[in-house]
Amino acid sequence: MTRIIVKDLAAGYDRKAVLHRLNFVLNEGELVGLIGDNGAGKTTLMKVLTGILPPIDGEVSKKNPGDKWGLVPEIPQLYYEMTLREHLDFVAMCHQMPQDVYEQRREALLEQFVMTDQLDKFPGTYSKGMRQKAMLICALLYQPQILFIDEPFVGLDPKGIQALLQVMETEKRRGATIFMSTHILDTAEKVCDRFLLLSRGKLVGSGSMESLRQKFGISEASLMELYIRAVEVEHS
Ligand SMILES: Nc1ncnc2c1ncn2[C@@H]1O[C@H](COP(=O)(O)OP(=O)(O)OP(=O)(O)O)[C@@H](O)[C@H]1O
Repeated sequence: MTRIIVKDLAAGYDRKAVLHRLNFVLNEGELVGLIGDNGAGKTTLMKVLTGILPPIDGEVSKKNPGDKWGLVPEIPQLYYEMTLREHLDFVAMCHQMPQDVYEQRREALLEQFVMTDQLDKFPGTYSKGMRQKAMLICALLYQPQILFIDEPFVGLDPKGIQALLQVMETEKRRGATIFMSTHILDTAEKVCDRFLLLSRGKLVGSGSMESLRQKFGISEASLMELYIRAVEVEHS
């Protein structure tokens, strides 16, 4: 089942487009990797899909407007006057989670991300990776149907990366749609079902590893090779 349909989308800043006529869909239960060079427009696209930035043209439609979504931004945004417990209490309250479900899920996520001992501390005392984990726990707590994650791997330690990959797999099996931007292509290649390849605000390729290999005529190519090829073809 399709969750999000993006049609002829243009978006940018001060009416100057940095994303140009994008067309794609995001389906239920799939993990889609957004790959693009610096400044390609990945964060901008995340902002448009989550309604933070209005499109200049085209549209983003959600098949089920009632779907809950979550965003983990590239730069963690936490309240420095609130402990992690207070953040999580607040998220659970906003999503009307039953207390027992909330506590059970909170404890499981804290354990998975090795953050149990940080629960009553303030994010100002956290390391960069801990802040990222706190954001992830906040977004994963209420099990959104659509999860947007902007560059999740940079800053996470190996156990954090493993925990995130495990949770993403579990959430996908539950039917969640995950849209993730990343520069860590060897990990993306292993875990994503499909990819959107973005260069200078344009989609230069999309599909599974297999379909991209077929499209660009390079069997056995890695995601990095496919991305480089897609950009060459587009800008040649
Ligand atoms: N607030 C803003 N105002 C004006 N231009 C912006 C703003 N934010 C981003 N841009 C521009 O939009 C373009 C896309 O930026 P964006 O942050 O979406 O890229 P990105 O693909 O996420 O890059 P990176 O991989 O470096 O994080 C860039 O040219 C950037 O300079």
